Amino acid sequence: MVLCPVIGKLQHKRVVLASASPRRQEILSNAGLRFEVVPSRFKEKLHKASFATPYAYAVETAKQKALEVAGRMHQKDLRAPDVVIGADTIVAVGAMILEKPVDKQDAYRMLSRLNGKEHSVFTGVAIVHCCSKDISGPGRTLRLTLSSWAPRAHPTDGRLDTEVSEFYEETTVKFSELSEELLWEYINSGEPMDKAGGYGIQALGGMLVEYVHGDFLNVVGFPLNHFCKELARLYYPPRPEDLRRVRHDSIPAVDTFENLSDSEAGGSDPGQSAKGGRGGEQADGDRSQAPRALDAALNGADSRPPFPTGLLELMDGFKASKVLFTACKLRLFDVLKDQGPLQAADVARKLSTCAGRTEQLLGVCAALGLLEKTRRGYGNTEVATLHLVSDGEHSLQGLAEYNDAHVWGVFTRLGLAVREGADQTRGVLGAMEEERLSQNRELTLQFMRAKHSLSKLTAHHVATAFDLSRFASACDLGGCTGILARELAQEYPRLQVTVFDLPEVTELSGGFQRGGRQTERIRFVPGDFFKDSLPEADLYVLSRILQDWPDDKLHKLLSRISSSCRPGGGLLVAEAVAEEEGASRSPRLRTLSAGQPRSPDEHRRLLQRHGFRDVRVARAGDLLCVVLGTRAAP
Ligand SMILES: C[S@@+](CC[C@H](N)C(=O)[O-])C[C@H]1O[C@@H](n2cnc3c(N)ncnc32)[C@H](O)[C@@H]1O
Repeated sequence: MVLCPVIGKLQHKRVVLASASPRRQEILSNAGLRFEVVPSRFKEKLHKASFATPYAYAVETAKQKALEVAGRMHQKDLRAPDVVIGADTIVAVGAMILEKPVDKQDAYRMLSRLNGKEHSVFTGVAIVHCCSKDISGPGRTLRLTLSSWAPRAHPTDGRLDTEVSEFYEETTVKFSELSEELLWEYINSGEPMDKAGGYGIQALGGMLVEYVHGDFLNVVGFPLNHFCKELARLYYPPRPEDLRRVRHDSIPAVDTFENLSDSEAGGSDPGQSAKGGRGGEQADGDRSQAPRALDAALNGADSRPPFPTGLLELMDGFKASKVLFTACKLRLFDVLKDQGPLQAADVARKLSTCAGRTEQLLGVCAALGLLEKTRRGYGNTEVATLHLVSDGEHSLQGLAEYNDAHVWGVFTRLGLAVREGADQTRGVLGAMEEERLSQNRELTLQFMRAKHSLSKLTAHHVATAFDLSRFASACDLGGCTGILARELAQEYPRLQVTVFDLPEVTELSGGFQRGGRQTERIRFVPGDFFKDSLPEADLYVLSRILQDWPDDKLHKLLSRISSSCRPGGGLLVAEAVAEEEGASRSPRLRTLSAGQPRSPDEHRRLLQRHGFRDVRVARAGDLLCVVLGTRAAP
């Protein structure tokens, strides 16, 4: 890490963020920190009046949050993480502390207090270094996973040593003079509800703010700059000669950590430590020594292999998918959209599920960033509202349902497919599709919902990958619910589009139509592209079709298209490809279930072999590659 080597110091450690706040998660992951999220269960119930200052309250809350997580993880696995980070953000007007509003009236009271004035935003941060005295030895790396839901017997003599470093950051914010109407409009947007002080500066709330003095990210929820300085102070204790130059009550200058490298750190004496930044004291009050747990980490950790966080996450990846699928299937996100936030017991009642398991499911969903937990209970995060609520414009519910019901099963046969070769696997999905579609209406609808969800994400990219305005008519073969047809009609105002698909699909396509002017230029024609004559068109489109069929079927289809296409007409193919350098995980995994993926070059050759020339290739968003060829004269 060139910008900030101190973040790199945590790279080989198991770091846990004891906060469900997606904003904190984003700030830290953008800074390159790798960490797990284990939201704290510490109830924010400290007696505010017993603290001399608002920031002392924020620091103590942050510390209790982090210690609760460290203790719980240690108890569960007898191996605490190496570092737990806790944070608490509050807004203060003078000595009065404003936390998260409990309802709209409360939000109104808070925002009125802030109106036209300056206030302070404090974030208290605690960095807890843990040192498990683990009877089973340092190699034991049990993790908090779904499998640990079941009660397990643990040895009880493991001890947890913690060393806490804590600090706070203050930022001054001034609100403009705001009208009642504007305040209520903002409150009714729903944004204030889970935010300290009742506003979020990073979104709509930014419009209320006249100026900010100090660290902006501190107002968002985490003072990254001070955090890095604190890490620098802990991990790079200055050499004795530097100590003479550092004023004891000052925060290390930014370049103190920016310019440090590992070799510089190696030359320093871990037994020496600078005094803390503002509030930056260790719990034991001994400012001249690096924390004992930290000292052990500095001296011992580098000789141990890096903690394989990414690998362990991969091993648990299927559980995360199942959690998502289960929550979708239970319609959890729909219930929270309509009635949330809700406490776990209320969710269980509404879903008619087991209370204990539901609470665990909610907790994992929060850790996965699908839910947010506030004092009022669980609510959907932005991504869940956008993509996991079933009736949303951008809903991926259908895809989750289909992956759970079908793709899951296909992947259980991956070993067989790999052993027996591509020819055995290519075509599995195409054949399964035919079988499924002929089975029953509900399965067909489920299949269509999945294709519809995914196509909504990609249709625009496919329609605009090339300029198709020279074509007057198009036929989308296997066009399913007509999402791509709609996008083509929208993009090219004179284009007439035919969606050609199996009768069981076209029969149900009406339920997916949204109306609008372009619909007049779209028609659905039932038929089988292997048997029936293809509708006439200037341009044929195959989107996500070829990958599902074995070579003999694929050539049959391409040759039928080639015979129907007049010279000068076109063929547009959109497929996931996996072989490009740097292709991300998602398309690679998707093509895996479809048999052996073809590269863009293979697609080019396929089209050329079937009489198309001037074949061009383009990317369409993150997921697909699009190939366009022009039919040559026979
Ligand atoms: C993987 S989906 C692709 C859907 C859509 N083109 C997309 O990009 O999302 C395959 C489509 O081909 C259709 N299909 C499968 N066999 C077919 C056949 N023999 N004739 C016509 N359509 C067929 C399926 O009904 C389904 O809509």
